Amino acid sequence: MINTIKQLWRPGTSGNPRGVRRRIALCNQLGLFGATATIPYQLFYCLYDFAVYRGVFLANLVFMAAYLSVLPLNHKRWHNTASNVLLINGCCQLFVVTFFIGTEAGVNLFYFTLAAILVFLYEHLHSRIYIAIMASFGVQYALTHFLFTAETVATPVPSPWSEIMYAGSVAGALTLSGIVLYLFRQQIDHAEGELMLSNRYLETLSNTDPLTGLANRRALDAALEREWSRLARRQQALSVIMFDVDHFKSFNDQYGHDGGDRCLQQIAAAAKNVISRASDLLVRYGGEEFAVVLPDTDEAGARLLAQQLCTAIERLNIPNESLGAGACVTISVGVSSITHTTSDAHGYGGAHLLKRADEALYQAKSSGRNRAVYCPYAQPLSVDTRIAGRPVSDDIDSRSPLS
Ligand SMILES: Nc1nc2c(ncn2[C@@H]2O[C@H](COP(=O)(O)OP(=O)(O)OP(=O)(O)O)[C@@H](O)[C@H]2O)c(=O)[nH]1
Repeated sequence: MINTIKQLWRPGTSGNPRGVRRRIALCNQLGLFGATATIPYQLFYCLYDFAVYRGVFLANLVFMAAYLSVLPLNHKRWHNTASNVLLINGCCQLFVVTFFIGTEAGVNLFYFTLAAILVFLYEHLHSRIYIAIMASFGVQYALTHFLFTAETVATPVPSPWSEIMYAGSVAGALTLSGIVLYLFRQQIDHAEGELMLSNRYLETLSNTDPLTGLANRRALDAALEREWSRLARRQQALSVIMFDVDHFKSFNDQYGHDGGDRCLQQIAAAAKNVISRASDLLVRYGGEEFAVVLPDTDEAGARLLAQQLCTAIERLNIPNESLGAGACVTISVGVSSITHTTSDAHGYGGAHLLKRADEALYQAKSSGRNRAVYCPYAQPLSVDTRIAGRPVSDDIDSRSPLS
């Protein structure tokens, strides 16, 4: 039933952008409303005294036809013409009908409301033009009110019919404005919902690495900043891991760029299985380098995860024959942690923690690869001393391949 009714205001809507479609539908709805709202008046004229009200009845027939003409006009895609017909028709009906029956029946009030709504049909309407149109309707309203007094109107509607018509006009005007406001509210809610969804989608897109589906460096920066301020508040631990695929250049040379891409995807998926806490963030830092932010994770926990990452990637058994028969893809890992007890904990920030993990990664690479190295946050930054007193093999519990 509702769908059948909706078909009535469909003419001309198809093939247009959503906003335009809504305006055309509103134009059709107002055309149908204008014609339908005139019917009770026409019935009154016919049933009460057709001979007296013939003039207004015939004039109304013309107005009804004009209202309905917006449907074929919109169907022919003459949307501006349809809107103009509505506006001019409403204007003329205000004058002509008021001339016949006076202001007692409230029709002038009714068309004034209709005019305000009609103006919405004009796209990109300049506020000055809007004010001008509404002011001209205001003038018309005043003119009809004062021009057509009981003595000047052709055939005034007698009491109590004039009061009934007045009540009907007010009710019609209020209902019409209510419906239109409701429809606009619905459209705004709908548009807001869509905007929120597309904003969320764009945000996800801007924080995601397209190759692996992991978060990207932008998300890492935000997470580090967020977790750093949380660390200061909650006085817990924060760790960062960085890892990098070993000899990836030669892997790429051997298996091509596509093979390299597939390898990165496999590594990302395996790392995702290791980094399973919802609060942890695994990101592709760039190229063949990855990073992990581990909130509420101390040194021991981070070391364990680093070890698990090495094992998980090795267990993928992705061959890298460029390094010799039977060789597999491995990673080197750098880890750094901070707890609230660490001295000058708030001196540097999350970026510094990342830097420490990167230095540890550099150390893991330079000391033979396929291993994990821990670098404390509070150590001096000098390359020579940063892992002083911590032989690489002692840093992370290593199995035999991690010498
Ligand atoms: N297939 C593929 N290759 C990439 C991508 N990003 C970076 N690379 C390649 O990764 C390689 C990284 O090489 P290097 O920085 O020399 O590092 P490496 O060969 O892994 O050497 P180590 O890190 O010292 O073990 C380069 O050849 C890059 O072209 C990517 O998205 N896809």
